Amino acid sequence: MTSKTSLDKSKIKFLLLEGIHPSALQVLQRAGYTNVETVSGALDAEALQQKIADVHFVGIRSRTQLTEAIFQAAPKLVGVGCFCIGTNQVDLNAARERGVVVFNAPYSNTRSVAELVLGEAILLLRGIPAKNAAAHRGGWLKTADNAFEIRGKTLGIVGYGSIGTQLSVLAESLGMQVVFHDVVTKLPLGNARQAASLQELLSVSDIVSLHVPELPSTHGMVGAAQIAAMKQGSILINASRGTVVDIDALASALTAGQLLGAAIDVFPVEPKSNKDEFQSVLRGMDNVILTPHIGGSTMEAQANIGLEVAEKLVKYSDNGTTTSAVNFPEVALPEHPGHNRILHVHQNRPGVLMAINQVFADNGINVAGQYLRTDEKVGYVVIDVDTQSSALALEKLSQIAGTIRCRVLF
Ligand SMILES: NC(=O)C1=CN([C@@H]2O[C@H](COP(=O)(O)OP(=O)(O)OC[C@H]3O[C@@H](n4cnc5c(N)ncnc54)[C@H](O)[C@@H]3O)[C@@H](O)[C@H]2O)C=CC1
Ligand SMILES: O=C(O)C(=O)COP(=O)(O)O
Repeated sequence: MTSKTSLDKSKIKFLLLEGIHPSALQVLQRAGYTNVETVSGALDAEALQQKIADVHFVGIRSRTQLTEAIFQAAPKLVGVGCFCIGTNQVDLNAARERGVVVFNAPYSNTRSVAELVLGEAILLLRGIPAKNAAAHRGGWLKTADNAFEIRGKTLGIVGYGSIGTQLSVLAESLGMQVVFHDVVTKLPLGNARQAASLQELLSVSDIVSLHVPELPSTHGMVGAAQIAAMKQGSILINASRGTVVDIDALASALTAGQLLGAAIDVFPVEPKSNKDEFQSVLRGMDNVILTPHIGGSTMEAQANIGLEVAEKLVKYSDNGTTTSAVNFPEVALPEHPGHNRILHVHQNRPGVLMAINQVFADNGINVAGQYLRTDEKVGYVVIDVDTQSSALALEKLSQIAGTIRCRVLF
């Protein structure tokens, strides 16, 4: 049986960008998806618009911008896999309005970020970046001045989510005291405590580490005033998003000696590829660790992310399951042996569900199973029907006003 929207697995096209770990390819191939193109870097908007025209699933990391214009150029796209945590690079609403489901990997690289931050904190407290840079130039900075142990120091964690909490536990194991600030009241792990405000956290912390998502509310969250509120001789670490910190204000505070050092992994503007020049006012400051957005870039994290996200894409493609989607109603679906499965994505407005059910009543189509979830914008209905009825049902359901996308799985 065929329809205009159903495809043989080998015809479903996956495009994996940004050097996604081969574990993803293995998962896809094992599940029968052999039409997979991999690209080692990110594509600019023009190249992506061309390439995505016949793609059903695209896999990206933090560099690829999936804008409204890209979604417009991708009429066949049904799913996006962000092989990372952040989804700020994707216009999630533009995706949802087109019935494109977006998944990410919320946990797989969290440990990698937490370990990096802790390592950087130790190195900065000892002034290692500057001592190392001097030694490379033939210098010899043997001194205990401004060199400190990490035990007993206070770590201020801004954003007590998956990464912040892991960091909290690791930091306490080294004898640190942990305070955190979050917009949500959170259960403190171990002996950590939630600060009354960001201001309070800044005023008591020897090290401040940022772990908030990129949101309008976190944009410029740490500017001149917040840095001025930090303790004299303290350290700032940012491995969240480059928009969170005012880099010029940070550079001024470092030059003025108010901060002992900083470690910055993410920047307001990052090079598009490893071949482009990295530009920052922080370049040349020996007490600053500059890393090229590699907080989550470990072999372990990348291999796990490849598995995690590819499995979500396979599940969605195979049976319509949207569990843990970041922009879409979540439905966990059983297998559908002996039946064809229709996926109907529609604008969430009164009357659509009634019209859907009317199609089955009017055409004498027996419904073997029906699942529904909605959010404020879209509704997602999954209907299992007899194999011989699915073509007619697909045709009729596609005509219902408010339908965004309708397709059938075999
Ligand atoms: N440098 C790198 O390679 C990586 C960077 N990241 C970045 O780290 C961010 C955090 O990751 P997770 O901990 O997994 O996220 P998460 O979503 O588990 O935790 C974020 C926490 O920040 C809190 N938050 C949100 N807005 C806030 C505000 N205005 N003030 C205070 N707290 C606020 C949330 O309530 C939540 O508890 C990601 O969104 C991503 O941008 C993640 C992985 C790797
Ligand atoms: O997971 C995230 O949000 C990250 O920032 C990691 O991004 P990446 O996959 O290394 O481009």
